[in-house]
Amino acid sequence: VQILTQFTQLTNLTYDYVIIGAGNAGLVLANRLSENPKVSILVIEAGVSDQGVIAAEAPFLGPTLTPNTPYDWNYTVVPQTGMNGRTFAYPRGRLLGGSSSANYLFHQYGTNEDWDRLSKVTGDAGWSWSNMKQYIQKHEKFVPPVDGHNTTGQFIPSLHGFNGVTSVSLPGFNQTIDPMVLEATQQLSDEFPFNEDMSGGDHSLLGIGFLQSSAGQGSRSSSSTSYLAQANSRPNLTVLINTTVLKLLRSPQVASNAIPSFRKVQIATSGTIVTAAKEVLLCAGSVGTTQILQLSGIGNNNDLKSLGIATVVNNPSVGDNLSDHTLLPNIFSVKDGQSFDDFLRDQSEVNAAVQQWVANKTGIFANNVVNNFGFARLPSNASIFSSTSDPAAGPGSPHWEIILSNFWFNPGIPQPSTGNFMTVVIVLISPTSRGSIKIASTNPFDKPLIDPKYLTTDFDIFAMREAVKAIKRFLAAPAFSSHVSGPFGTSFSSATDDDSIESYVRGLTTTIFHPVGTASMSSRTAKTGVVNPDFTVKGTVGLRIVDASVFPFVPSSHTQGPVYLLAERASDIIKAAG
Ligand SMILES: Cc1cc2nc3c(=O)[nH]c(=O)nc-3n(C[C@H](O)[C@H](O)[C@H](O)COP(=O)(O)OP(=O)(O)OC[C@H]3O[C@@H](n4cnc5c(N)ncnc54)[C@H](O)[C@@H]3O)c2cc1C
Repeated sequence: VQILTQFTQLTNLTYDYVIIGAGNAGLVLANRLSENPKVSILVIEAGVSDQGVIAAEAPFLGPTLTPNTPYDWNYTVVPQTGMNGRTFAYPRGRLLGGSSSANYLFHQYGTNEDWDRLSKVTGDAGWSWSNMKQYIQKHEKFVPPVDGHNTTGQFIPSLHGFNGVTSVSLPGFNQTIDPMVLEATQQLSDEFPFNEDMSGGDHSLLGIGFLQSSAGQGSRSSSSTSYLAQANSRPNLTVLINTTVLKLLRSPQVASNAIPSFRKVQIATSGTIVTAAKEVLLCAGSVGTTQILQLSGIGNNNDLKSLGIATVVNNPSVGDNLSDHTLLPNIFSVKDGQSFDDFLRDQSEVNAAVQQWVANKTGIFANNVVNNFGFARLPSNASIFSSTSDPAAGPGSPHWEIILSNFWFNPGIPQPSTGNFMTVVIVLISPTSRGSIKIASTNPFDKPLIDPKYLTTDFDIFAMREAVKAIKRFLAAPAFSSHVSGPFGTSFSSATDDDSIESYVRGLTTTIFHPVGTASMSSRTAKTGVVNPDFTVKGTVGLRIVDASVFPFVPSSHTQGPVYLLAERASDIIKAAG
């Protein structure tokens, strides 16, 4: 692989495939397509290199990469009507590996019902879990935890791949709360059973167990450190970083009624045009892909017209159907000093931990910020189901998630100067709110208008409220009694009935960064949707979209695992098309 840092280093302007975005999905395609030495590939990435960025390598430091850093696109959402008109950060990775280099390393595959639903919606049996699960073997390299502890009973080996590309591992350095959490799963086993393997697929995600992270030997395993690194010796792969794609250009038409071909890519800032002899593969993520489509005249005719953009393909589904998981960190004060809070306030201890990580990739920073998490469903007799049909992917798929952390873990909000905490994050896993992403102007460097319309349905607010009640029940388990003293902060402490919990939820919920759906996949004959089941963009030739934006429903887990499987199948489909 050749890594070029500016466009003037390009010696060639035509490649078989031009991949836009060296992110989670883009680098899977780069690796798989370059397996054929006869095929030439250019990947264009707006962001910087991930080399030497310690926060992108040491798992515990992942959350410091966003928001408001050079490694983040630094988007914000428009004021959210379901959240008291608040606006807040909407991070997206902007470096080699994309969001797989900037995320929090949680690694699962969604449920088998997620994939079977995708298969049903698209009419393509290839999306069913029975077909998709083969890609775990190609993708995953399950490795021992960094502290080498005995992991018997913490995962089920038969569900995993051991010879794939991306390292996945269990927590290495124990946290104080782990034994309490496990004891609580025994004390409250009806509502919060222990789950022996938290990867999903055919094994239920319901219950609480040990987190699996995209890390090995104490370092993050991103699409860059895994898929790109593995392709290191291939001369047919070129990656151009620090270069923003402005838009796609329609190729000159032979016949006036021909289907528009989008094999030309215009890059900043010279206006240089790169051509794909075979195909352009758009992998710029839910925000970037939507923006590039709209700037290229592929989108809602009315919206494009109002900005003075000539519509080439009128498709109102572009930018529509935005779906995401919401996050609410519930902070509990703890009695003893065993949380990480004092450690994190002590700069000399932090420096020593960084030194330890740099020297031998061990210690607190070699571990993720979380060891235990789980998923749950609302009770089947919950009152909301008299007015809303169950939005989960199926009867075995979760409605919400619980994440347990041994310190103040509140993305974007710094810890207070005093106090020791345990954070219990809840996440809405089966949201029914749908929003949109729209470009604000014809300037590719202007940020788009991102409106997820969070918490704008009865179901979403109901599920968040019930999840707050549920985690209070979990924390009331005897296992926590000597550690936890109670809710921290007035709005959480006073959230005691439906109304006060609702205002607490609307006042503090943000995102867990899983946007999908703005270039949804649908069946070839569907009236809505942006891509066909083989990723080709409806109404175009020479163009496919392969990234999180094509999921019509957000998977019932964190999204990088599903994106990896999606991109592995895309690689097979693209190779087969030749
Ligand atoms: C802060 C954060 C934490 C997360 N935590 C987790 C987690 O713990 N577990 C999990 O499973 N998921 C997590 N996610 C979500 C997960 O990482 C994403 O869903 C997934 O990586 C998206 O993959 P993608 O290929 O669609 O996009 P990305 O990986 O974001 O790739 C898109 C790439 O395209 C580039 N690009 C965009 N526009 C342009 C342009 N115009 N020109 C050139 N390049 C462009 C971007 O810079 C980026 O490199 C997190 C995400 C974030 C942001």
